[in-house]
Amino acid sequence: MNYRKYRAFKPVDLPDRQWPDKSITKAPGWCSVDLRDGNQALPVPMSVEEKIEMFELLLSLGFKEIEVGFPSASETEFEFLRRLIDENRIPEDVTVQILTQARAHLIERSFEAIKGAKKAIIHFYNSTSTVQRDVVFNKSREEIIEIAVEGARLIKEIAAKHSDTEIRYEYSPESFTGTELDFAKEICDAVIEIIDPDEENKLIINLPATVEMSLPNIYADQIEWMCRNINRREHLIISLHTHNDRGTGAAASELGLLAGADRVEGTLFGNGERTGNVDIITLAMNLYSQGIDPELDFSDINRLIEVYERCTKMTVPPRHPYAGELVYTAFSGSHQDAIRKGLEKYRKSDSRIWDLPYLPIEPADLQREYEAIIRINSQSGKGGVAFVLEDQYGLKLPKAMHPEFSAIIQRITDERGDELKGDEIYDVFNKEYLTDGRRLKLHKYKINAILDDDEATDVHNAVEIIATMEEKGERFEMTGHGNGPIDAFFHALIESGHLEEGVRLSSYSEHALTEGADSQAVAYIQMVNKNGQGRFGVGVDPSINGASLKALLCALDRMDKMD
Ligand SMILES: CC(=O)SCCNC(=O)CCNC(=O)[C@H](O)C(C)(C)COP(=O)(O)OP(=O)(O)OC[C@H]1O[C@@H](n2cnc3c(N)ncnc32)[C@H](O)[C@@H]1OP(=O)(O)O
Ligand SMILES: CC(C)C(=O)C(=O)O
Repeated sequence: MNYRKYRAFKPVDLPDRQWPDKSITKAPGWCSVDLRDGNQALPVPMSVEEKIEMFELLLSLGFKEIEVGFPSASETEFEFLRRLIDENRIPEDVTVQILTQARAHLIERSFEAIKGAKKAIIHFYNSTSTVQRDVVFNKSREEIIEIAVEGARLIKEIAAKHSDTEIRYEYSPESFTGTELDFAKEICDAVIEIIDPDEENKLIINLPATVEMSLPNIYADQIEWMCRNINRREHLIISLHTHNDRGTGAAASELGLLAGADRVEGTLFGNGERTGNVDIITLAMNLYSQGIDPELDFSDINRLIEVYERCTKMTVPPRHPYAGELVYTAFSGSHQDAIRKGLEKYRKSDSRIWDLPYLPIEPADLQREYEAIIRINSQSGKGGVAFVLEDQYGLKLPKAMHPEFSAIIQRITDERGDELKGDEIYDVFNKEYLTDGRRLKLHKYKINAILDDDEATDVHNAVEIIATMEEKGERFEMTGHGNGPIDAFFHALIESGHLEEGVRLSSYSEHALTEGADSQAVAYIQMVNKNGQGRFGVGVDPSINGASLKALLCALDRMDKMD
């Protein structure tokens, strides 16, 4: 790879730069360029109907400025804008923006396209970079300024004949990032002089990273330099329009805002030329995650993805910030453990401040369900498996049981090399702990309370259990006493010779599985043999006693099968 043919971008001489000490405290003005920059980069540009659907989508997200196209470029673009106007589809508080080169016939056609619109931004541009001046235009600086000035004059002149439309202007020195700053200022100042903006009618000066050529801090320096040096800054709206050639379009826009810009142009999911425009969802959600109102609403992200993918025929990658299918999902054990603990704490806490490990925002804010957060494969740990069972099936496995069940799951995921879905995990749990087929079966049981003052027996504050059991097809009855039903059952098993010596009950927990009259209880019991090896058993039954006895038999069975 011949890196020697490339040159490093020259830094900006701005030793007293201010932007590194600034913070973003409010949303910028947003302008969607999905229907223009996004559309012009599609292999199959959107049809009029698709553009209408995208326009409606953008409105529903809250965009107040939407660049609807380059109406002088094609019939589709022209017809689309005419439909928006003629069918009264543009809300009062929304301004449509159109793009045109600073060329007379294109400007004239653009004005035909906006006829009848209540408000419009006429966005005109010409390329100003050293390379474009040299390669594309073969013109001097003065001649390039002349293109912009001529365009501005013509636009103002024609606009004067469109008194029905409230017109604002936007000028872009296209390829700004490759333009010498003094020349960018000179050409913008020349346009400013013609447009003559004031406090009420500000001119939008858009400073595009048409091609992202440098580190984002250099773009920030360029923006700060322009904000400090351009004429009549107070009558301007400084706008950013970044592309993502180096993969730092979002960073460049954010640093550009620190550097003094007021407005951002971008697209949904960063659609646009080459590597795309800056992704407005990322920028807005970055603000949101800092507790700043983004003034755009992405809460219905799944519908947004559906409409976007259908209209543009592009796909949203699974790792796309905030929106991708996998961005709230943890497969790895330590992440799952931290998320599970974080969620548990958050749900119990009175604080509504979101501060969870690995989840910068609450997935539910974008309608992402918790069940998708923790997914299980061979990289997952015990906490994740327990989370899935609790979250999807209400089974709160005791902590001491997590390693045992997770080892069973891990064996399967290792063998399969694939992900195990929630229902598959539950099937394994069911087969392992809840399916009948035990050595010892419980048919029925009776529990008798033994009163304190019962002189006839030697057992006080206790219960007696009489259970009908079955082993290898043979039924038998056993009786036992204890300080509770489980203890009594345990003793009945010992006394009837069904429990090996030295085995003890090591832990017990239970909870209701469902609520209401037909609720079920679940019990978890751990038994440990004389060598200290233990197994859990689980039982589910309408009664808590029934669940416990089943859990005990399940543990016993699993102890028998222990290798
Ligand atoms: C960075 C951006 O995304 S800018 C927006 C880009 N979007 C588009 O181009 C999509 C729509 N564009 C189009 O459909 C066409 O390019 C049109 C209709 C605008 C123009 O079409 P045409 O005039 O047929 O062809 P083309 O685009 O090749 O024009 C090139 C000519 O325009 C000149 N030109 C390019 N940009 C500008 C400008 N902003 N102002 C004045 N002249 C310009 C070029 O120097 C070239 O001139 P030449 O023919 O004398 O060498
Ligand atoms: C027209 C301009 C703003 C543009 O799309 C770009 O420079 O990328």
